[in-house]
Amino acid sequence: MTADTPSPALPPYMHRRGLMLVLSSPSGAGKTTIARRLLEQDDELTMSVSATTRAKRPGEVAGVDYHFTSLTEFDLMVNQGKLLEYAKVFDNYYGTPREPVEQALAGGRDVLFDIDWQGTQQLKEKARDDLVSIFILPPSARELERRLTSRAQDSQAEIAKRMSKASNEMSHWAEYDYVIINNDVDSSVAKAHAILTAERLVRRRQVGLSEFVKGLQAGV
Ligand SMILES: Nc1ncnc2c1ncn2[C@@H]1O[C@H](COP(=O)(O)OP(=O)(O)OP(=O)(O)O)[C@@H](O)[C@H]1O
Ligand SMILES: Nc1nc2c(ncn2[C@@H]2O[C@H](COP(=O)(O)O)[C@@H](O)[C@H]2O)c(=O)[nH]1
Repeated sequence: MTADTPSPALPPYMHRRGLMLVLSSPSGAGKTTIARRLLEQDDELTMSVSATTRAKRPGEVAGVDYHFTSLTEFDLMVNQGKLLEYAKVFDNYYGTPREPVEQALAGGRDVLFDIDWQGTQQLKEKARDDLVSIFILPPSARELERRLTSRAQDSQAEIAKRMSKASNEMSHWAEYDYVIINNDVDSSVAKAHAILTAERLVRRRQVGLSEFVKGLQAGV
């Protein structure tokens, strides 16, 4: 085949099983920043938009950053089984709506989650084979506090609360498949994307490989 001959398309029975890519970290380490950049770079990745009872921050958009709900609405979602996982984090409830995730995965798309360790444990129990988890660490405690402060979206009391919970959150780092120390954003995004690329190539995620190889063997 010459350089300008197009490669033959793969057979239609070959497709990829979607995966669930989870980012967790202490608040302020950089999950949202990394998630946004990954979504910009990768068309096959869809963000799971969580429901939360927390108040909207300045600049946040309902339905994009979160589905902002009352406690009553959140309880209803829980009771109707509409959440794949949920947890209380910093005195508010957060949860993952089930339907959009199931639809995306069924369509062969990958889903990105920005959730805490409690949610990750619940997803792991339900779908271990489809889950890839990354824990993001800040380069130092001082830098974590600086990031929370410079984000300028939470009160001093809220920042103090998040700093006081950071140690407990970080104690779960070893439950994750991968760890990235988020010093430089570009480098962290590149690392997260490399993980995603490699995990997509895991054998069990490539449906139809056996038939494909049989076809190759028959043709040689
Ligand atoms: N590598 C980095 N270097 C410097 N600043 C960063 C880096 N990564 C993120 N930031 C900044 O740190 C602040 C917190 O980041 P971000 O909101 O992404 O954290 P988060 O982990 O999603 O927090 P939360 O759990 O509270 O949602 C933001 O102002 C962001 O721009
Ligand atoms: N278990 C879940 N945790 C979630 C979900 N959505 C967000 N989060 C986590 O909450 C904290 C605080 O978020 P913030 O936006 O108020 O700063 C952070 O650790 C998120 O990862 C969810 O659906 N389930």
